[in-house]
Amino acid sequence: MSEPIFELKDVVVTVNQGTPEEINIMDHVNLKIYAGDFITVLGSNGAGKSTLFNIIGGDLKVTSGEILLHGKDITNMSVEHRTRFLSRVFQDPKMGTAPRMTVAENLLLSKKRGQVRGLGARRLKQNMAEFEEITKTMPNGLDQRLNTPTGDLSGGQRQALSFLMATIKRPEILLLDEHTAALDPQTSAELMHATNMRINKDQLTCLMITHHLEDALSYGNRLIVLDHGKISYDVKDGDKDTLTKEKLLTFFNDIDG
Ligand SMILES: Nc1ncnc2c1ncn2[C@@H]1O[C@H](COP(=O)(O)OP(=O)(O)OP(=O)(O)O)[C@@H](O)[C@H]1O
Repeated sequence: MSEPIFELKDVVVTVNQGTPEEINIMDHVNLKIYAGDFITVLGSNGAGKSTLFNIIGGDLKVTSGEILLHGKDITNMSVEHRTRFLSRVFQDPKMGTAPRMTVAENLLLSKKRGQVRGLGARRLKQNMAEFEEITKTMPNGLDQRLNTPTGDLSGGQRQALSFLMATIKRPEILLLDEHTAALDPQTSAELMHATNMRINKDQLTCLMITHHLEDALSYGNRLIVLDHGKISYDVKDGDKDTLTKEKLLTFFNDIDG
């Protein structure tokens, strides 16, 4: 079997150390992520889903254990350095975009991330055809809003833009943190469909937190369930294909169906 591109090795995060409230909010977690994995992440409120993403993204320091990228220890790598290989889309439509800049300018900023030069009008024009093409793959008429400041977009358009910004430079790992949860059911379903198309087409490696059992079952090749800071289930490929909602519900008790 090929080597994982990213790995958590016996990772522990302890909070309130030395007090009666001391607890491991990540409790000896081992996780190997392989290129092309699309992992849906389920768990009750407080199970540790955001904690897992904060550890992968570097926002949360681990108390013990190791984090490896292509076998190399990156446990102490900063958030900023991790953005070179990792992108994250949040639930809140206000996060991640610069509100006074237009859709096209935000896309250019993401495309040129890390470069100081080349954000002028000429560069914008040069990239417009690509931006038209990729926004057409998104729902909610985002392709009609390329010159609109992002502060004037609907929540659905803004989430679609955040998704494009996160994927325009093809991250090695994409973290989707309930990115459709704040949207109405139809808009959410449309963005989820577009998300899946893009992940499959570009063969992205992705982890997606969701509270929707149907989405967790329909999308991806792998499903993990978190419980009290541990991975309680890790179901892959053929086993995931045959997993039913009824069976999944037996994995935990208090999640919304
Ligand atoms: N910095 C922190 N200090 C203390 N406790 C924390 C900290 N961060 C998270 N926790 C606790 O760790 C547990 C896991 O929280 P986390 O946010 O990862 O859960 P979650 O699965 O994302 O939940 P939700 O579905 O509600 O978003 C919770 O009990 C939370 O209160």
